[in-house]
Amino acid sequence: MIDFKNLHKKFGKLVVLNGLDLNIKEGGIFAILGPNGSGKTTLIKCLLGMVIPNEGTITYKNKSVLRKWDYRNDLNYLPQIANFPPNLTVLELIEMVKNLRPKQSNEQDLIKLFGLTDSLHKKLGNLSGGTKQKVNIVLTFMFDSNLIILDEPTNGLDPIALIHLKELILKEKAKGKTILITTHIMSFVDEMADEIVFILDGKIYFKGSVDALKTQTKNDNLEHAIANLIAKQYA
Ligand SMILES: Nc1ncnc2c1ncn2[C@@H]1O[C@H](COP(=O)(O)OP(=O)(O)OP(=O)(O)O)[C@@H](O)[C@H]1O
Repeated sequence: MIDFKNLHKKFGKLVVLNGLDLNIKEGGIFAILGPNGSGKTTLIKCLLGMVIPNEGTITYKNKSVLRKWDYRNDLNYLPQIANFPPNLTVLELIEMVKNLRPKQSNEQDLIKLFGLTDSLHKKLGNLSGGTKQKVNIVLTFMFDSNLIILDEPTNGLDPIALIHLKELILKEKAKGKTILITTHIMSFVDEMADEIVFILDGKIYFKGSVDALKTQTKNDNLEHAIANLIAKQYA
């Protein structure tokens, strides 16, 4: 479904992606992991067309995405840091996004699910971090798309919201959607991911199931299995 080939991205002298190859098949939950600054967000932004790679190709459903925009109608994206206009209310933002996207939206159930009814008329600049993240989630899931990209979706969420988020993701997976998630929360990965994609030194260092990683590293604890993977590389 998504194919990255020989992807290179530098920011000045900093090499972030260095000939990265990755194929993501349709359907399931893929956790994009790697140390801070390893290029997870950069990879996602290349797929979104928000960062242009120096070299390499990216195809989505067998069509190149580079400098094309149509494919974006088929995806929902939750950014790591949502820079919402502080003077708009939650409702005004939802209405604005609905006006911008020519797609059927289903925000009412999500607003209820995340307990946002009482916050609809509050200005975004006055919301707590966790409440902003709930708004971010509503904006992401209110459209029906085949590809869902979540950059650190659990940021600031309380346990109840986290349970709702997990249920939401699993519901989308059950519909056959493809879900890419970056996170540093290993318990979340252990519980949710069908496959781990681990980025190190600008390349894919490991791709496989959570169980395969645990077997390969001979470690049943995912946090330790990942640490073991990195330690081996730098040994
Ligand atoms: N627009 C940019 N200009 C310059 N450097 C950038 C830019 N975007 C990212 N970088 C750098 O590229 C590297 C990779 O950043 P990226 O955000 O992709 O990492 P990440 O794996 O998502 O990190 P984290 O786990 O901390 O979120 C970092 O060193 C970052 O500072």
